[in-house]
Amino acid sequence: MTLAKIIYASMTGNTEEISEILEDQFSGLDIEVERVEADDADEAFFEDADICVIATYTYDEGELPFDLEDFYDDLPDQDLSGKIYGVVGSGDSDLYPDFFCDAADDFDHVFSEAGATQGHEVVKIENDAEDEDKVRLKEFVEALVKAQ
Ligand SMILES: Cc1cc2nc3c(=O)[nH]c(=O)nc-3n(C[C@H](O)[C@H](O)[C@H](O)COP(=O)(O)O)c2cc1C
Repeated sequence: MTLAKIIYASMTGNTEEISEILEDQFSGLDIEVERVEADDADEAFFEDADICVIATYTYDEGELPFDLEDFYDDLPDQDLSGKIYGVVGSGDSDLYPDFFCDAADDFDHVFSEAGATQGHEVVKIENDAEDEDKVRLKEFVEALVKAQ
């Protein structure tokens, strides 16, 4: 059975909610799914996953969340070949137009360095997910499942 694993970082709850939506959508497609907060993910977390997902906000003008920094640093040294990955970002393009969802783009780059295959382009969400974002997230999840 396909296993999707999701790591999320969230300070004020937007990205946590996005990760819950993703979890529900994978489950709705009968995909086994495991979702953990960044602090609970060790560097081997994705080892047994078929689909790897990071959901992250961006902080401090383009910076990664503090609790994802170690995972990010370790990711290029991992061998994720044969796995499908996708990244979802939450950010604020009004306040941070030059750094919108930069942390999500950063993860997109290191996933490919680890040899994983992108199942869908990065999905960027303005703060919390609205109904139209849920549609985009559904397309994202379906593409990741199909890409296997
Ligand atoms: C101090 C601060 C810095 C931020 N910097 C950025 C940024 O550089 N780029 C961006 O897209 N969003 C930035 N944001 C917006 C957050 O990423 C956005 O509100 C996000 O939804 C927060 O996610 P969370 O609720 O999961 O913590 C910043 C927010 C704060 C409070």
